[in-house]
Order: sequence, then C-alpha cells, then structure tokens
Amino acid sequence: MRLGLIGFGNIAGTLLDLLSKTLDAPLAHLCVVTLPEFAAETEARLQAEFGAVAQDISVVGDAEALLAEKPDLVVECAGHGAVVAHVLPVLRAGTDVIMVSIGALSDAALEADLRAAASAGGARLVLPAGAVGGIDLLSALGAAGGLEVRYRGSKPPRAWTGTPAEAAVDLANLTEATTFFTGNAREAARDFPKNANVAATLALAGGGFEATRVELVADPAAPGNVHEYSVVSPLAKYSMRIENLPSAGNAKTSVSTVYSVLREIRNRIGPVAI
Ligand SMILES: NC(=O)C1=CN([C@@H]2O[C@H](COP(=O)(O)OP(=O)(O)OC[C@H]3O[C@@H](n4cnc5c(N)ncnc54)[C@H](O)[C@@H]3O)[C@@H](O)[C@H]2O)C=CC1
Ligand SMILES: O=C([O-])CC(=O)C(=O)O
Repeated sequence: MRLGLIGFGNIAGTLLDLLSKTLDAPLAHLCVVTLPEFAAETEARLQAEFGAVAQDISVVGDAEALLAEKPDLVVECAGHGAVVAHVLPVLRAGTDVIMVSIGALSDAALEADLRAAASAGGARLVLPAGAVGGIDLLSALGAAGGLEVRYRGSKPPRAWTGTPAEAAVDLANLTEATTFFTGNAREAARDFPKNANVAATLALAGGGFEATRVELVADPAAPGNVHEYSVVSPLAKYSMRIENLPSAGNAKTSVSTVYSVLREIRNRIGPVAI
C-alpha cells in the first residue's frame, strides 16, 4: 500500500508506531503532509523512528505534491483546518480518505462539498468510529428513522484547556463535574473542534446534527475521556459508556481513536474485514 498522512501529530505518530508493529510487510510508500515550519523536524523524526514502516518515505507541503506520490489511501489526522485544503482535492482526484476530523462536517456547506468531491472523483470519504463505539448499530438503525440520541462527553479539566470551556468554568480549580455546554451536535462540533468530533460522528450516523443532543462536562474525577450516549429508536434501545485512555501526546485525544484508524487500514489490507 502507498499511504498518505495529512498531519504529523499525536495520532499520526501513534498510528505509524502501530503500523510498524502490526503490518506483515512494510508499506510500499509513505507520504506525510505537514505545515512548512515542521517539514525538517518531521523528516528527521520519520527517518529516526519510522524508517522501517515503509520502503520509501516523503514529506510534502500540499495536496498536489501528495497526489503526485500516487497514494492508494490517505488518512487525515491534522484537524478541522486541514480539511478544505487537503481532503477536498484528494477526494476530487479519486483517492479514498479516512478522515478523523469528522466535526468539520458540522459546516453544512463543507459537508456538501466533501460529498460532491468524493462523488466527482469516484472516491470514498471514510468516517471512522474514532473515539466512540457502536456506530455500526447506530448507522443501521438510522435508516429506519425516528431516532433520539443523547450524548455526554466528560473529560478531565486539562483536556478542555484552550477551548470555550475556559470562559465558562475555572478549569484549574474545579472540584466537581461541571457541565459547561448543552446544545446540539452541530454547535458542539463547531465550537470544540478538538474535543467533540464524537458528537458529529453520532449525528452523521444517527439522527442528524440538530436532533443529536450534547452535553460536555469537565470532571476532575473522570477516569479518562468518557463518552456516554443513549439511543431510542422504533427498532432498538441501547446505551453505551466508554472510558477511554487519553493519548500521552494529547490529553484531548483518546488513544482508541488511533486504533480505530488502524482498523480501517487493516480492513483494507487483510482478506477479511471486521
Ligand atoms: N473522530 C474522533 O473521534 C476524533 C478526532 N480527532 C481529531 O483528530 C485531530 C488530530 O488529533 P491529534 O493528532 O491528537 O492532534 P495533534 O495536535 O497532536 O496533531 C495534529 C497535527 O496536524 C498538524 N497540522 C495542523 N494543520 C495542518 C495542515 N493544514 N496541514 C498539515 N498538518 C497540519 C499539526 O501541526 C499537528 O502536528 C484533532 O484535531 C481532532 O479534530 C481527535 C480525537 C478523536
Ligand atoms: O478522543 C476523544 O476522546 C474524543 C475527541 O477528542 C473528539 O470527539 O474530538
């Protein structure tokens, strides 16, 4: 496989580590898109730590250069800001993208552009389950309509730094679980782009951005990044609670997100997909 990666932060580094430990054979090629200011550092780290993951590795600055490397599959793990510049052209060129910054689809115009780009290119935009689970069942039930989905995302206060939560609560001195956001999935995903992609995933799989109710909580006693949701549909009712280990490199991101991307890649390589 020729693999493209958009972004080289916490998810990308952990993913490459997992790939180097789990792939039967090295990738034929790895191409990483970084911001220009990180190009030299990225190249040095790739050579030092991940030289064995691919037969050949290149670092580029934009989607055009990435496409010139003819990737079979591209993983976006850079954040909402990278979606317009990089994901749209890759889809238009006919290359499938696994996109973790799912909350970017809370912008209705961008969602329409992504769907049109994938359609025009004959490519597929793959939205992985990420930090949450049960998306298979939710998406299946969604086809029958009549869904009621309620989601609550709780993380330790440090995971909410640099977000609008800072204006609502005193994160540093919080002594009990505090709900600082109540609204719908569109607002949550838009206002918390590094923390509420899960809300967008539930909305897209289930009842839509407006109908999916969201609560975001800073909890000093949270056992990790906790995702809880309940589903009521005419066909089934269920609830889910996931306590995720935060990444060592980014408290906002659960490590299981990376394993979810790994799963998507392995399902494309192996003879059986599950
Ligand atoms: N779907 C899900 O369940 C989840 C999705 N996410 C999404 O994944 C994103 C990445 O997560 P992490 O790797 O933990 O964050 P990170 O901040 O460690 O890494 C992001 C990297 O992308 C780079 N970057 C930013 N803009 C770029 C651009 N235009 N072109 C190239 N590189 C660019 C940054 O320099 C940084 O190195 C988060 O921002 C979030 O939106 C995170 C957790 C769960
Ligand atoms: O990784 C997580 O726990 C969830 C997350 O950040 C998101 O939904 O954006």
